[in-house]
Amino acid sequence: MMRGTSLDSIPPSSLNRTFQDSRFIFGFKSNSSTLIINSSHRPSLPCLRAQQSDGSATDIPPVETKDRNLQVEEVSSRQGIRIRRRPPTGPSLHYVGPFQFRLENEGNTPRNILEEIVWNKDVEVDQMKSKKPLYTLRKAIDIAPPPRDFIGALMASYSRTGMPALIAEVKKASPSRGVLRENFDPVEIAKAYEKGGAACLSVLTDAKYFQGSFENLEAIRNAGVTCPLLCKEFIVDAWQLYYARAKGADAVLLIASILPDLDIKYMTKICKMIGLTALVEVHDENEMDRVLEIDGIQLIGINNRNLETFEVDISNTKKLLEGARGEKIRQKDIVVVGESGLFTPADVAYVQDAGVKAILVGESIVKQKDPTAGIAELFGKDISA
Ligand SMILES: O=C(O)c1ccccc1NCC(=O)[C@H](O)[C@H](O)COP(=O)(O)O
Repeated sequence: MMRGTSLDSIPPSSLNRTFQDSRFIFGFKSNSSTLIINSSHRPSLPCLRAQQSDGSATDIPPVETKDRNLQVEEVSSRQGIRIRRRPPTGPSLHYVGPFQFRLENEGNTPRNILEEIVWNKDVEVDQMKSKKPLYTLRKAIDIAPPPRDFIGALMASYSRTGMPALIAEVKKASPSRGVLRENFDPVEIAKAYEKGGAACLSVLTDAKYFQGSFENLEAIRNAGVTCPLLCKEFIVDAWQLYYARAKGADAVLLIASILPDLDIKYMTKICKMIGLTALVEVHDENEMDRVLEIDGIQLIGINNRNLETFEVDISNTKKLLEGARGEKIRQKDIVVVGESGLFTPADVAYVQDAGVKAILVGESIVKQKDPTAGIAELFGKDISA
């Protein structure tokens, strides 16, 4: 094993997935060496090569996929992460009858909707990666529209209105609520949000569960909307960060319940490198504590929705900002976003009192016939001027 690097210091997302694309080479720095995860020697198993600070390199014997998966699960469970990653053996991608499926996949099916989304995303991303390898994305990033200051836009709005800045969500449907808006024109909705005083926009890009798309993100960016754009995705692989930036995103969502600490750390660094803002989302105390231990995080979202059960409770924002946690957040000058389940001026005032400087809102405004008026209704006043 190489000096200064253990499997614990390899981002689990790399261990698990970056090998799938034979042209991928990722570098990850540990204290005394640079770990280059290089799958170009594949076909069968990845080769890990540790490059020492003196320039020499050592090969690490490949780890069997099954063992590697166990190691990833072990790291995750030590951090209290309940969402498991897709096992290499299943579930089957084509339809098999329910009985046969259960028979063959005992213990091998997703336990809740978030796990199901993540397992599907693993497959989807692997397929996308083979069509658009990282080196093509690096070139696309060079010619993509330049990133805009997401946190700057939030803070400017907060100072201007004295109310939480709005990240307005362009969302057609969701697993918990079904279709929210039949007549869905993403560009029209984005423009209506901007007119109503939104500071930033969140654009769902997942097709299977939210009926979103990267085409929507690109179309909004190309339509001249000036609000910075959050790519609302289920990021499971660093490749997606490059893809989001290439498609014009200014920010991405990193969900702590599906990403181990090292992935969050590693992805946050990549975001900085390519000009993306990372909105790191937490739902409970354990996730908040984990994220507060990671250096360099500037923006945290508290989701009031439990993504495993769909339960929504806005007092979750207050709970996670109380006491020592709130103090630490203020000391670190982290901007907090209250997410989900906000419908009325009283809801907005409640999370503002709890300490948020921004809110992320979908359902209550996207369902309105006129989303511009929906924003004024949500805040109890016109926040556009
Ligand atoms: O909303 C869902 O059903 C959902 C299910 C699984 C994963 C994520 C999900 N939603 C993401 C969000 O939390 C919301 O889109 C966002 O915070 C806005 O919430 P809302 O204002 O309640 O629409």
